Amino acid sequence: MASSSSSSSSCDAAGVPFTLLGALITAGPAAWPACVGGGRAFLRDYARRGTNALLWAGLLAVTWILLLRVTALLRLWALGSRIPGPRALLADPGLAAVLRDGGDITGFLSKLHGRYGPVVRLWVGPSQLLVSVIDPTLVKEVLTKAEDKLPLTGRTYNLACGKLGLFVSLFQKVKRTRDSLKMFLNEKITVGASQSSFKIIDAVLNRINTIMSKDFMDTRSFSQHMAFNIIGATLLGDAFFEWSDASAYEELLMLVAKDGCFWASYAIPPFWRPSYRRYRTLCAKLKILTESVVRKSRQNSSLNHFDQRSYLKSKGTDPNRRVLDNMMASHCLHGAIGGPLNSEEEICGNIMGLMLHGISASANLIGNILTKLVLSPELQDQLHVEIVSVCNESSKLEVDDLLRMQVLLATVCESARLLPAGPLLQRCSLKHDLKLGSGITVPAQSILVVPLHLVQMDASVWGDDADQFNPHRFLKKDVDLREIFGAPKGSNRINVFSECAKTESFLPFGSGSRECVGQKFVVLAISMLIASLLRSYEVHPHPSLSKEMDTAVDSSHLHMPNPKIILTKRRI
Ligand code: HEM
Repeated sequence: MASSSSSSSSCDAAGVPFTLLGALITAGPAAWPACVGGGRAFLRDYARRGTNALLWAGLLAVTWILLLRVTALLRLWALGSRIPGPRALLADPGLAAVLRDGGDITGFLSKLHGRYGPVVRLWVGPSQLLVSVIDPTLVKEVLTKAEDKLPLTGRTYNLACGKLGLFVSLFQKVKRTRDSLKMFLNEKITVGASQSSFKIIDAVLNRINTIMSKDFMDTRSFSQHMAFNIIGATLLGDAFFEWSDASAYEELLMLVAKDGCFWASYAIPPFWRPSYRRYRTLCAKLKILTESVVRKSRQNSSLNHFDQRSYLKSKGTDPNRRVLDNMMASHCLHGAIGGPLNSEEEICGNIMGLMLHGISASANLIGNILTKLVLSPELQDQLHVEIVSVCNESSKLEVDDLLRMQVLLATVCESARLLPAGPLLQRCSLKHDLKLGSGITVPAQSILVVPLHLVQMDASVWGDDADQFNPHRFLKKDVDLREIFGAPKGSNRINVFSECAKTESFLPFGSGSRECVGQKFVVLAISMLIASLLRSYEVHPHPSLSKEMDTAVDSSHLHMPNPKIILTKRRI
């Protein structure tokens, strides 16, 4: 541009082409006025003009993006400030302190709800809003309307498992696999189906004898081992029990589960840090082991192919409906979640994701129940009487028997109510604002949380004994556990109470669009485990624990996260 302006005034610029195309269709530099300086000078001038144009386009694009961002931010601040909550704008100092020190988030939110009401907003940062909800009706609305999970959840699972069609942020991406998995798990608990005797539990209990050779066990590792075997055998079939690498796999899974969320919280993976690279190596090993057991289980299930076809024929099912066939008859999960659209990588990812989630959540629940049994010999006796009265000495436990063990089912539900697997249910609506019936609009991308302890121990819903362990609240006239767990398998939600507030306040497995797919299955599987265990063993506290319990005034209130226990065989 500058060079053209310095050209002599006598130069006839009109004879010089302006664009590259113009230069190509003229007769060439020979035909241009001499003052232009030939083809090279033209190209230099042309490049300068092109660069200027690109810089202007870039500047306009960046300005446009910044304008969009600023508008979105102003909108977020405007909508956010209409929701009740503390004044802090950049980041709430109280919340920052709780998050930094790993403090009591429930206690912190409880104080805020006491002050601002059932919906409270907090600023996590200048562009990140957290909204906590405790009112049962609003909780139901939020969990139904907000279909997405936080991007951090998706990143955590992706980092550990690679590509997968469950647990990722966007609901659209998980919908299909959720539906298939639901049918697969429901088939496992159908009364009268070929798999209903939970032979998995027999195999798991056989392992207890090996474990019993030790003097005592700590509840956490015992529960984790039981959960690992139940979930592993359910997802992978009999191949799981013949698998020589199972112990190594269990250890690896727990290591990967421990650090996943921490590493996923980095916006850019810190690949320069040796500890991160070590974590990635563990994930890669886990993936290789998963691939090997999936192959093994696939070989086993193709051996069972003949049985499956005759089973389907006897049910009058069209053998060409591939996905459904597999779900109904397969003994291992890849048949259900491995439809023609799923890649091998995604099937392994789904299995790893289910193992990570299912094992840690189930181990937590099994551990809580065992702790209660240790602390309350009366409850243990009551359950033993019920188990023995339902099944005669020689019979194998069936799902139908379990449905008659109302106190046992109530004990599992009450343990899940009092000690949920995590303190918060989390959701977000990534693309759309969420308009709640109460007139509140939660802007898109806000973090929505439901503090489980506050909701599940709300005295106005559960009564004055809301924070006490009382399985009998599930044995009221308006609750029929047999009907709930034995109901036709359209939905797998455990709708325990006829009273709306209680139904919406019983959320150990979440609710709405992203509720737990494994809830009915896992309550029955854990009930089966506890029934089989108590039928043959008594659970005692380790002597060191007995001393602690003797000195406590009321043992049912003791906080014992991981008591040592001893199992002694019952005399028949
Ligand atoms: C005691 C054991 C378990 C507990 C306490 C538990 C709890 C939960 C919770 C709280 C959620 C989130 C719900 C929400 O946001 O509304 C969830 C989701 C889920 N759970 Fe479980 N769960 C357990 C066992 C299992 C098992 C055994 C399986 C399957 C084998 C399973 C499969 C799933 C799936 C697929 C999801 C939803 C994932 C998604 O939508 O992306 N869970 N679970």
